[in-house]
Amino acid sequence: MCGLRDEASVDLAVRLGVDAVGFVFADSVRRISAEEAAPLVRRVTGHTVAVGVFKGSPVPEVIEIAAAAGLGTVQVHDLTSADDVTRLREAGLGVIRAVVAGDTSGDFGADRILVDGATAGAGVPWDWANQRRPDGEWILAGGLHPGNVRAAVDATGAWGVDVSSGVESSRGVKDAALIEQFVAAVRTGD
Ligand SMILES: O=C(O)c1ccccc1NCC(=O)[C@H](O)[C@H](O)COP(=O)(O)O
Repeated sequence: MCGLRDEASVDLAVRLGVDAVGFVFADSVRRISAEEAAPLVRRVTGHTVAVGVFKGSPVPEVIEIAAAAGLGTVQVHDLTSADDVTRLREAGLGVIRAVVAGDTSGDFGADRILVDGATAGAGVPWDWANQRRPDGEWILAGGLHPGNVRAAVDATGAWGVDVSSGVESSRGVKDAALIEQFVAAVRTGD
């Protein structure tokens, strides 16, 4: 679950046992600073992992912000090489490589690959059923919401899902009821 910026949403996601919550450090309506993220990251406990989300930051800046916010995992939308992944790993970070649907360049050795729509965080789905998808365990993102997530998983066989816009009442504002509905929809049929 991506783009969290308030305590109540973080606490709810943790209580519901979502696998990961994302804090956006890229240019976005959801952007927060490392200083704002740090106390939220400290609320992430148990099974849930806190993830820093980056686009447009050079690798040293990703490492610096992750350290300042207390993050152990990063999701990066513009990694250009396996060498970038190695540098992040050497800094002790778990790495999710985010790619746009149709990109066949692979995971660059990252821990996971996330396949997103053309514009991250825009709430626009891609052609899940017909577009080429990665092998192995991958994460589906882009335009998911409580009403389509189960069908999307069934159509693609995705290992995991990520959502931002689909659990918001208005752009950048998370909605508790939608978060609960999304998690329930994902778990239906598990
Ligand atoms: O959420 C953003 O605004 C964002 C901006 C720049 C880079 C990444 C961003 N979000 C990354 C995510 O993982 C989103 O959850 C993913 O793109 C899906 O978003 P949505 O289609 O809104 O569910």
